[in-house]
Amino acid sequence: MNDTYDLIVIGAGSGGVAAARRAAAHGARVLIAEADRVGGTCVIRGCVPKKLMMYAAGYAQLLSEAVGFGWTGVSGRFEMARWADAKAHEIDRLEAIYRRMLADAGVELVDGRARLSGPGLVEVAGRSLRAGRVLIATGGAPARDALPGLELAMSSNEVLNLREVPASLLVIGGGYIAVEFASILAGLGAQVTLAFRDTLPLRGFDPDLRTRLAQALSTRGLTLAGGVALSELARGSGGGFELRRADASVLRAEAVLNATGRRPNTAGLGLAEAGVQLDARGAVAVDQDSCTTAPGIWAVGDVTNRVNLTPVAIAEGRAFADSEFGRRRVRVDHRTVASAVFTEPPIATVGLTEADAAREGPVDVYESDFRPMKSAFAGGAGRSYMKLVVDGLSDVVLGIHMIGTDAPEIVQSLAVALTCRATKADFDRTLAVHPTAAEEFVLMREPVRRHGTPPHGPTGTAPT
Ligand SMILES: Cc1cc2nc3c(=O)[nH]c(=O)nc-3n(C[C@H](O)[C@H](O)[C@H](O)COP(=O)(O)OP(=O)(O)OC[C@H]3O[C@@H](n4cnc5c(N)ncnc54)[C@H](O)[C@@H]3O)c2cc1C
Ligand SMILES: NC(=O)c1ccc[n+]([C@@H]2O[C@H](COP(=O)([O-])OP(=O)(O)OC[C@H]3O[C@@H](n4cnc5c(N)ncnc54)[C@H](O)[C@@H]3O)[C@@H](O)[C@H]2O)c1
Repeated sequence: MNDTYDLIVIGAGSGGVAAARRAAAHGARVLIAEADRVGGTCVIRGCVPKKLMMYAAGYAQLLSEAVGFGWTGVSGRFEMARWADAKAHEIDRLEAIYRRMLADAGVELVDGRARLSGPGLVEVAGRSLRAGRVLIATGGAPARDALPGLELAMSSNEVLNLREVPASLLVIGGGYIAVEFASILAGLGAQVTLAFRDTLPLRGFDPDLRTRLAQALSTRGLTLAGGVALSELARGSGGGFELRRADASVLRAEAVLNATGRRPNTAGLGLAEAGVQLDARGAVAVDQDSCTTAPGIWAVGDVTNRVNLTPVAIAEGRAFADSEFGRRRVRVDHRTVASAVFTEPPIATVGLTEADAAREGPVDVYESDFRPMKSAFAGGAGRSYMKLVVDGLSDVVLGIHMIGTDAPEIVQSLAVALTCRATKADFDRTLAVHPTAAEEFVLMREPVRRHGTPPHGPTGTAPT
């Protein structure tokens, strides 16, 4: 067997698979090594099973709303083991598709843990391979070192394999994974406590979204235990777990989820010996073209800890492959990446927050806060909130933020407008689709706030 390749990719997750297929499409001879299941975090233990669990949880609200719409006899009991079996079947199906896509692209797949053994040299499954280029796409894994005792807790990996809903769940952390699973497990019937250090969950998101999410989760019956540093997790004397906090308070639950962040998978890869340096946070250090500090070695996705999202890993993988094998230099713009948080209600956002935009120059802010027709009719408390952050000088829309039903779907579409540098005037001359929630984004007439003053002074009204 000829063990020399144009490209060896280590890790068959979102970034690695995208890079391997694109490089092969450009005619490269490509091998990809995977230590676990093909598809990586997103498909096997991340976005996909999480979203399937979110859909399951969403039926609780739909069933209760149905009553408000005149349905009778609507009831049910969630059997998590049935969901778990169906989810396992779906993940098997998706993994098989990923394997087939690699084979169809002509990429050789090796099941095994790979390591670098010298410049352009990779060892995997007892083979010593040589490559013109090596791509590290090994992703990340749950961090367990934020406080003592976290090794006792489940991570997102184990939560996604639960076969029963715990009666009570303590979620440690206030980021994406913490709020999503807190929201989902509460929807499935668990009594959820969310313990985090900051005063609000989701640091980095627009404060108007963070406040409304906290309110909505509290209204749904979750306990938000924020604003206190966390000291230690321990087993409770009568079973379950105890989370001790810096103010000497103790939070208790039957089950506990550690959602205190993720760490890049860099151990055992032979990186130091190969001259690949890590940054201060333990991620593979790369430049804008995903080049590491070692010639001939690139890295993409979560292992580089830039923006840890699937579409970003895919874009970085394809940009690398196009640049190195397609003779077309492509770079990923990490500044305006859209993202969603799949809570109930969900959040979605693209572009600058109001505060970040205001630091750069004059800004007009438009808002809409309303009870959506569906939830209002059914007697629900749900509200939707939308915000446009607009450049006070050029009228270009800089940020789009929403919390409310369908926010991820709505903001995905509007992200195209933001990418095209649409102005507020473009939004204003777009006719509404009625009746929808999304139409509010083209019906905001007057700014609710202005930051800074444009050179000619405030105009008073928004362009029509
Ligand atoms: C619970 C959860 C929910 C998420 N939800 C979303 C979401 O809704 N939307 C979103 O955009 N992002 C989401 N993410 C983030 C997303 O999953 C990651 O950003 C994405 O998977 C990163 O892709 P990657 O290719 O960098 O790494 P990964 O997908 O993690 O792939 C890395 C692969 O490398 C393999 N590997 C590691 N070391 C070796 C080795 N030495 N040899 C061979 N193989 C190796 C691993 O087994 C793995 O398969 C979520 C993450 C989690 C944990
Ligand atoms: N919907 C999505 O797109 C989605 C969903 C899940 C994950 N992700 C990606 O995965 C990444 C990882 O998610 P995550 O939630 O694990 O990480 P995160 O960085 O978003 O959140 C980690 C949380 O843990 C807290 N924390 C850390 N150390 C702590 C300590 N000592 N005491 C108390 N709290 C502590 C942080 O304050 C933060 O709230 C995300 O940043 C995101 O990029 C995306």
